[in-house]
Amino acid sequence: MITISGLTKRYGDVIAVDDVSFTAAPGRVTGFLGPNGAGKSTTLRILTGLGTATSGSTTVLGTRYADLPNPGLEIGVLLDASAQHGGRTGRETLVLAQRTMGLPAGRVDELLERVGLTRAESRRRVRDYSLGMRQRLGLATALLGGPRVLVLDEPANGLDPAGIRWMRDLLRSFADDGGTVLLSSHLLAEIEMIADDIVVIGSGRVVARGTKDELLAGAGTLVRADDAGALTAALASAGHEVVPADGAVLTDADLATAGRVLFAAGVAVTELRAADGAGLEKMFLELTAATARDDVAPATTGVAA
Ligand SMILES: Nc1ncnc2c1ncn2[C@@H]1O[C@H](COP(=O)(O)OP(=O)(O)OP(=O)(O)O)[C@@H](O)[C@H]1O
Repeated sequence: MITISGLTKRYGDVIAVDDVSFTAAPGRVTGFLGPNGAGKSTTLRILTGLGTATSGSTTVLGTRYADLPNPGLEIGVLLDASAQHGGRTGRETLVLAQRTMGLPAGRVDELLERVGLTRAESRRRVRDYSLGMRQRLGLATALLGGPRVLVLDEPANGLDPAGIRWMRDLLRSFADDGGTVLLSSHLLAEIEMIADDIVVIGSGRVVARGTKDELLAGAGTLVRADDAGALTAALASAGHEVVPADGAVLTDADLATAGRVLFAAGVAVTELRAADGAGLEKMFLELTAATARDDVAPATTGVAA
């Protein structure tokens, strides 16, 4: 279990993280989704003891990271795969981590196999690794201590589609064994593929959170009418979010609500259907772009994990 409570981080006048609260539950893969600069890395760095909060708190398995006696045994962390020492081989990297954690020898080969690095690859220097290989090595290091919690910042970066599928399967089995996974990404498609629960952050604030199914279902409704102005006005005045989409509009109202609102407003509708995955993508982009402009209030949909 990971808990983030009222977390705020300021850098001078910049509020990188603004009163962020959510939990990542055991047995679930929680995706932390937001555009560049949204505050994901800052949150994960504070969670893993690499930064300090201005206010609020974070815990791993109920304990502050700084108070964990041997953190690598509780929480596996991969924040920046390219930060690994280039002069060491992959194997040396793992052996060093194993010694630092005081683990018995023998786990290294097991982990290399688990992340799909061959013996020959493990003997090459990390500076000669592709980004995808570095991600695999970083994941091996994170898993070495047998932690029950994994925190990964953009772990799919550099992985090809087969690599992303491989990682999804690895994280799935980790969570199915009761582990907690929190991973960040700025790509909705990636999060959609891997996560059970999703927390969306924009401009330092949580703008949506819930299970993936809820958020997909909550992707809303696509509506088209000859009088697009009347359509938009009717939905907006009923308190619904309205986003233009190729001549139609996407709204966060569900199908029945949108139909009722538009019927009551006397708007002749020419198309009314549940928004598909592309709609969610569009809504994510609009939502985060709008948040970046600071002209919308943060909204919470779905349930807290
Ligand atoms: N050390 C720092 N000093 C000043 N501002 C910072 C610092 N670190 C981060 N920021 C700012 O805080 C905000 C959040 O940055 P953060 O790296 O957490 O975002 P992110 O969601 O991880 O983005 P990305 O997807 O690009 O990694 C940004 O506006 C960033 O410029």
